[in-house]
Amino acid sequence: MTQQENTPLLDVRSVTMAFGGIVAVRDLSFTVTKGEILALMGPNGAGKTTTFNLIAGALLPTSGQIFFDGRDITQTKPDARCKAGIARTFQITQPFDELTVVENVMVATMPYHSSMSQMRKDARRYVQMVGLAERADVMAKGLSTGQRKRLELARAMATRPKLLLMDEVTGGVDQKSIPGLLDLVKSLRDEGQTLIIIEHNMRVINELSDRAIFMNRGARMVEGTPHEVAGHPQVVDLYLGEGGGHA
Ligand SMILES: Nc1ncnc2c1ncn2[C@@H]1O[C@H](COP(=O)(O)OP(=O)(O)OP(=O)(O)O)[C@@H](O)[C@H]1O
Repeated sequence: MTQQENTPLLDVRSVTMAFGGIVAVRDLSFTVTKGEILALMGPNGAGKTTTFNLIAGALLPTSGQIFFDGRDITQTKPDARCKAGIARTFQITQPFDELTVVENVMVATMPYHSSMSQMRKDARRYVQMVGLAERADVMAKGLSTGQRKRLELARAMATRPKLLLMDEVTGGVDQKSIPGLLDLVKSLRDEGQTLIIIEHNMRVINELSDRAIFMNRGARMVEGTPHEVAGHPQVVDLYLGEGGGHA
């Protein structure tokens, strides 16, 4: 392997994020290599969303460093991180409700094209990819939760990210839409997309991820294959303690 192949795409080094007295992320270190799918797991308040905010640049860490593609991005602004190749989806989707599905995706394709027609053509390709072709010209506010999740994925993908952060892609989605969303993420994986997913659903984690990190109280508690993590006594204890509802 060359030096470049050895370099992780993302390298989070001893990152801590404190909000006053609350330490949301505590001395967290992990790496993600190109093409890998990492799942972040953990009970409510474990620090998963804060970790996404730190990677995407919505928050600057109290201490520690974050490297992306070999560059120190610890102090880099969110839009520059997006340009560098980091995109994210949110647990609660945030499309522009008064724009159509295609127009929402066009916003993300803007940096790549000089004409509206090119933007529209490119956006339609992503809309089709996520299975929303029939809803392409509908206002975003008319979409179901599952369709909004698909739109959000299309918008994130259209920025052509090197790293895609996906917050609970199946969360709040009706049961019958879940297989389609999983297939979509699997097709991204098959194309070599590097992903970090926040997920509670163990079935989804097993099907999608190569590796999982279980966080608790801001720190990494267990790391391993999804199978190893799910079977770890501390993880079993915590989930059973929560009523086992997420497993
Ligand atoms: N802006 C903030 N100000 C103060 N405290 C915060 C802030 N953001 C997060 N926290 C706290 O940090 C801790 C970690 O929260 P975080 O949202 O990262 O957890 P999570 O693992 O994503 O939880 P969930 O599964 O419920 O989304 C929680 O105690 C939360 O209340």
